[in-house]
Parts: sequence; structure tokens; C-alpha cells
Amino acid sequence: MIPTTMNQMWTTMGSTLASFMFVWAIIRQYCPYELRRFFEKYSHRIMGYFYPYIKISIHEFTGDRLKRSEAYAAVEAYLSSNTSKSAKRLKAEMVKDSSNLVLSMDEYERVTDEFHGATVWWVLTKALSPGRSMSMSYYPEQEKRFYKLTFHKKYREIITGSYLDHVVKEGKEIRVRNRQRKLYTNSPGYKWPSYKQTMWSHIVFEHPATFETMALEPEKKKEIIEDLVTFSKSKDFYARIGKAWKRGYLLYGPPGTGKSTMIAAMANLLSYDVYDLELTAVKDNTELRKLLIETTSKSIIVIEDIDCSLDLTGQRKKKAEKGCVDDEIIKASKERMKEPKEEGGSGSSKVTLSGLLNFIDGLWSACGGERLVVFTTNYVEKLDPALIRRGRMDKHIELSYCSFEGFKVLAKNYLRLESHEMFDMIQKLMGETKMTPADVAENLMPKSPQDDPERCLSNFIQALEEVKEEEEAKKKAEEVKEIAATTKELPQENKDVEVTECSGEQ
Ligand SMILES: Nc1ncnc2c1ncn2[C@@H]1O[C@H](COP(=O)(O)OP(=O)(O)OP(=O)(O)O)[C@@H](O)[C@H]1O
Ligand SMILES: [Mg+2]
Repeated sequence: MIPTTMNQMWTTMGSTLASFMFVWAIIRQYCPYELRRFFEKYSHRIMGYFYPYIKISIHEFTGDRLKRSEAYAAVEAYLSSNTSKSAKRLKAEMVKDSSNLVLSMDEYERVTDEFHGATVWWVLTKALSPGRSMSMSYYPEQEKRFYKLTFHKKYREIITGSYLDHVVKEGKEIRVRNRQRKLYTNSPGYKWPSYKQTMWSHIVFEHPATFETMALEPEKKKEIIEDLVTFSKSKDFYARIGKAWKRGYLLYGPPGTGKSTMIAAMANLLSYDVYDLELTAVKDNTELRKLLIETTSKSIIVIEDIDCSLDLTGQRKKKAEKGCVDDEIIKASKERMKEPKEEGGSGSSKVTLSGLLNFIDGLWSACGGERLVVFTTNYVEKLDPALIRRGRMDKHIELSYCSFEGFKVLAKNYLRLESHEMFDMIQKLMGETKMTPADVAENLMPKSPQDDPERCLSNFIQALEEVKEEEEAKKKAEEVKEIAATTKELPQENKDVEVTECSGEQ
């Protein structure tokens, strides 16, 4: 009895559908456009009464088509991790910079997911993009891809209330876990517009430096780490106080004191990407702004040796004296550009101090959020105060010569020694000399297989003694020079006195 009823039901449904399709084909063929639209609209409504399922689409690109949707990327990550076991047709891709094949569901593949008793179906679909206009012709993608989520209307609240949040949250976590961090640099001589969608080139960021391996006083290290971690967790705080979620760090100190190493340690601590901005390769302020817009959140924007990048020092004073600041800087930059450049340099940077100031904390700098801006310099006193004032460069960190505490970190890293009888001697010598962490590290490095920790330590003591002797000799030479200068000046002073006296007598 039941099979007969089922058969009858299927037959009725089939014939109804066939009639509907027939009518629809006729309407499509012969009806004017307005009537077709009208029919489409109402047929969807009618279908809505009988069709118990709800569909949600998550498109790959957002409205302006320049930026990939974060929701799409999160869903993609969620599905490739959670459903690749159940999908029957999988796509294997060698993701750029990765050595492994990454599996994800193939187009039109349908996978099922369960959440708190609700069953949902995901399909990856594509449709032709309506934006195949001339203006978009240089974008290679012409197809709109989107995920379609289907579920019964009785689960509406669960799905829209918590399932979608769960998918996006888990997808984002998966992306952060699997993410290979990148080191970006701006390519000189870049032409815009071009087939490339970004002005940055990148490689995988693989620097091994960490705060643990950095030679730094423990309190200073702790303070910097706490500052960074607090920043990374302060999204709500920055929103509450009405400030863009970014922070500036100025790292200054002599060469070889660990400024670049600290940037790598910062990136590793927070799992941020690094944008190493070569300012001399940036054509002008507009290009600088474009570069800024293209940086992503969770990143560190670095300008190394800011004092050498462009002639940005003390230009504000000249403004008051000579008029237009920009003209002065452009002139200075041009002079610099006449000098032989490294290969690849654009040789025509017109970036100005005001452009750079806007880059750091102008209106555009707020887009994206969660970014650190780091400047390094060997000569902090050369920089324009406007560039490094608090608010732009919020934290100034001086990296200086190696302390005994710093040496202990390096001895642990390089020689696996936490203490040794020679340490007292080293502590005394380090108190009397100035050696950069880079030099200490080099001296502790074993140079041959026979170099055991003791030999490395005695080599280091020898190096310290040599530095001490050099410093003492230099000091003595300076003292001699000073004495010579004063004794040279003396007769001159006496002569003046004599002349005065003579003239007084006359
Ligand atoms: N504080 C430090 N802790 C551990 N290693 C250090 C430290 N400072 C320097 N080094 C070692 O010295 C090398 C040079 O350091 P780094 O490039 O960070 O110096 P820098 O301050 O950026 O120099 P410059 O001003 O010339 O750019 C690094 O490869 C690192 O191994
Ligand atoms: Mg450096």
C-alpha cells in the first residue's frame, strides 16, 4: 500500500514539476522582460511557502571586489579542516609558500555538517561575474565563487544565532594556526595599475629570533614583552578611548645592538607579518598611502635606519625659515638620488616628512587595525622631533652595549652555560668595556670543533682585555691631545694679555 502511495506521490510531483518547467520555458522564450521579472519574483515567493529550506550565500569577494572576504576565507578554512574527511571530491592544491598539499572541497561538491542536532549542507558554487566590464578587465578572475549553506527553516535560530559564529571563529583560528607568516617588501619601480593586485612582494618569514634568545636585561625584556602582549589584546580598549589600534616603537642604538633582531622577536612573539618598507623606493606620498592601505592587520610595518631613508631630519625648522618644507625635502632627496644607487632603487622618491607623518597617524593609518610601526636608527638625535613624538612613536627603546645579564643569555644560547668560574672575571671586564651584543655573540661562537665552552670563554676574556686596552689607549691619546691643545692655547692667551697691557700703557 505504502509503495503505491509513494509512487503516486512521486508521479504527481514529477508531472507538476514538468508542467511548471514547461510554462517557465514558454515564459522565458516569449514574454517581455518585465513580465519575466514579475513572474520570477512571485514564483520565488510561492516556492518559499512550500520549500522548507533556507539558503545563505557567502561570496569570495566583497562589494568592491578588491578584497577577499574574511568570512569566505574563514568558511573555506573551516570546511577544509572539518569536512575534507566526508567530501568525496577534493581539490588538492600546493598553496604558495607551502611544501604540503592542502585539501579542500571541490566545486559543486556537497558536504554535510552537524551542529547541536541541526544538519546543514555546504556547496561551493560559482557564477559568472557581472563585473566583466572594461574597468575590471585587468583582474584575471571573472567568476564569482561562493559557498552556499542550506538548512531547514526550523533550525534558523541555531544557524544564524550560533552556528555561523562558530564556523567563522573556528575558521579564523585554523587560519591563524596554519598561517605562514610573511615578510613583505615594496618593489622599487612599481607601475600602477598593473596586472599585479598588490604593491608588496613577499617571502615566508622564518627568522628564528625570540625574546628568550635576546641579550637584554631581564626587566627591560619583561617590560617590552608585556607592552606588546597588552597591545595585542587591547582591541576593546582602543575602541573605547577612540584611538586607532596601532602602536609606534622607536628602536635606537649603535650598530649591532639588536634592533633588527628585536623586530623579528616581536613578530615571532605576536605571530605578526612584517612589512619592511624601503622608503627610498617609494615614488611619492600617494604611493606611500597605497602601500599603507595594502598592509593587513596583525602586522609590523618597519622602516629601518629612518635617519638614512630620506632627508627627513630637521626639515620642520627649515620650513619656518625658508618656506615650503616639501620643496626643501624634495630638493634634498633629489641630491641624494644623484648619488649612485643600489640596483633596483627607483631614484626619484618624493616622499616628504608630512607624507610620512600622515602615513603613521593620518586618517588612513587607522584602516585595518592591530599594527605596529617600528622605526630603527643609529642616531636618534638626528630625527625630527615631530616624527618620534609620543603618539607617533609611543615607546622609545634604547638598545645599547651588552651588559653582563645580556652576556649570560648569550652564554646560555651559544655555549649552554648558565654559570662558570670565569663569569666573575667576565663581569668585571664587561663593567670596564663597551662591546655590542653582536661582538659578544661573535666572540662566543665556537670557531672550530676543538672549541669547547672553556676555550670560547677564555677567547672572549682575551677579546675583552684587548678592547679594554684599546679603549684605554684611545682615552690616553685623547687626554694627550687635550693637554696639547690647552698648552698651545696658553701662550696665545698670554700674548693677548701682553698686548692688552701694552695697549693699556700706551
Ligand atoms: N641583543 C641581542 N641579542 C642577541 N643577539 C644579538 C643582539 N644584538 C645583536 N645580536 C646579534 O648580532 C647580529 C646583528 O644584530 P642586529 O642586526 O639586530 O643589529 P642592529 O642593531 O639592527 O644593527 P644595525 O644598526 O647595524 O642595523 C644579529 O644577527 C644577532 O645575532
Ligand atoms: Mg639593523
